[in-house]
Amino acid sequence: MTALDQLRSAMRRAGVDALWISDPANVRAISGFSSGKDGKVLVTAHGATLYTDARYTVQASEEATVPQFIARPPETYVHARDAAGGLRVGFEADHLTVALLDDLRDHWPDASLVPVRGLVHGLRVTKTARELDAIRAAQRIADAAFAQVRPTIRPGVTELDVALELELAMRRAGAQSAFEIIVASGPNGAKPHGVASSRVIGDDELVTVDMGARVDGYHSDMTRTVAVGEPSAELRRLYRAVLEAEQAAVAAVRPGMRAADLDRLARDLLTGHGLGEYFAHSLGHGVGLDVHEAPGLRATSEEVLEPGMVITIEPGVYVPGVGGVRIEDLVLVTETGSEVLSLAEKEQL
Ligand SMILES: CSCC[C@H](N)C(=O)N1CCC[C@H]1C(=O)N[C@@H](C)C(=O)O
Repeated sequence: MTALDQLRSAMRRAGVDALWISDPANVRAISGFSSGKDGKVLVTAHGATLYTDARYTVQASEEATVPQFIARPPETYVHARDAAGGLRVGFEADHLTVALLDDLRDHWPDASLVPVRGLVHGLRVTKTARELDAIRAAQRIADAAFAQVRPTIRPGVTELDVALELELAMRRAGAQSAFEIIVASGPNGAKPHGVASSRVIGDDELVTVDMGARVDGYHSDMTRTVAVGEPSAELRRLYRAVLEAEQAAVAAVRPGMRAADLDRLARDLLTGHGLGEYFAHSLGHGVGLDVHEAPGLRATSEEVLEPGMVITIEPGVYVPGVGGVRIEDLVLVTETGSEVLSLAEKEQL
């Protein structure tokens, strides 16, 4: 069954006759068009059209697997009215802005617009062989960049120096950076999303590096915390506790496992070390066309792991004024358990 066939089944279950796709990663997933932020797709029971503008005429004709209509709004909406008129048309409630919904209402007065969630995301949650190849390639590039740059992480260099070298290494290898690289040294380690700053890395510190590559639109995501000099006994205690939680959660990954239980396992271990209150985010998330996608590995998640999902396992502790530790692996859920895709070395402290 093609992705479009699967989507149409999901549309029927959701009670809509057509779907207006505006989330860039979903546009790409359904049409193949790689500049999803400048595209929309209308899917009906018998057709699908990619809408984009004249900057992309050639690119869209090369990439898209569905017919294209090249125009800008409002011409786009006028064209789509022929297919959408009189139908129950789903729109992506977690993406379409209120202003753009108003535009659709104005141009399709006889369509009934229905908010839907997760229809395309549901198709993206397990990866095809082709998608896995791209994610593996992205992770290989990130692993190699980390191995190349790790020796340069030492006192006197700035966080930005490290981030720049990592980005350069990934670009040279043919990938892009998956997101703004996090290099958080010393007390900055207490900021889970602390992007690289001009702070100079000092002696006896921990440095958290969270990085990923993007290949053919697919992301990787990995974190290593490294020691510079001889970090204090307390910092090493934090490190060992996070490593224990990370390794235990990775070892527990298998199909049928509830995402919420995996989060609980890591959280309970950290709580046992008196560090539960410092674990300030979820255990992990799915990775694919978006860095953060389903399944969410958090306490409130209803999701259950399935073969073909690619997830992160990334416990961390963040102690204000002291610093922090995060260790993250990229993990494929297999038929029998899991395969760790991120192979960059971890410190033993
Ligand atoms: C800017 S993309 C960040 C990538 C990173 N590996 C990551 O996913 N992080 C860093 C710390 C927490 C975690 C995150 O953002 N988790 C989200 C899903 C959450 O809401 O917990």
